[in-house]
Amino acid sequence: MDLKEYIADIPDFPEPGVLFRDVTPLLADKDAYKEAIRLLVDFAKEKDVDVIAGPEARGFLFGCPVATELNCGFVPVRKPGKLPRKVVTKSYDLEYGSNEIQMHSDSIQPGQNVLIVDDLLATGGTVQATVSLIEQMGGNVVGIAFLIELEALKGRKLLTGYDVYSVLKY
Ligand SMILES: O=P(O)(O)OC[C@H]1O[C@H](OP(=O)(O)OP(=O)(O)O)[C@H](O)[C@@H]1O
Ligand SMILES: Nc1ncnc2[nH]cnc12
Repeated sequence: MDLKEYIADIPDFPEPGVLFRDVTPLLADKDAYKEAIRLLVDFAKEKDVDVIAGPEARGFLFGCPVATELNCGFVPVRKPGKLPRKVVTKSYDLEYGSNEIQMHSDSIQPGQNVLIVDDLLATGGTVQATVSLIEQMGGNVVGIAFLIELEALKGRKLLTGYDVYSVLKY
């Protein structure tokens, strides 16, 4: 099955010059969604994963099903002001704008093996910030998996030394 048929291309969203890769048609199709999760799980099951971390919001849509398939937990990486307890915070740049992400400061235990799952790798800023928070808490990043990689934006360059997998490359 060609999963690219389930990604909608939206020019100039959310701002002029950005070609937005919309995963909502894939999520809406039970077979395409299942196949996407199966491919992410195939990568993940080769790792000794204790917990999956996924950035808000679209990272939840792919990270949580992979976590239940792997029989491990899920830790949310959230936009500022959403988590109720003590947090660790990191700033990062996006293809459009900049932001901060937060994790609960006790969400990763020292020595835990963490797999990061997100829908899309663009500049790499979100995932680089996520790696930084996980390592600050003493976690080992054993892999990073995306549904989509936008190769022209060279996000992989920020992730040198990590095992990075993407299902679909553009
Ligand atoms: O590689 P980068 O340049 O960091 O970009 C990729 C990130 O951008 C998008 O999230 P966004 O912050 O738009 O949030 P959303 O999932 O809540 O829509 C996407 O889901 C990735 O997390
Ligand atoms: N081009 C893009 N399409 C969808 N999500 C994105 N996040 C960052 N860049 C994106």
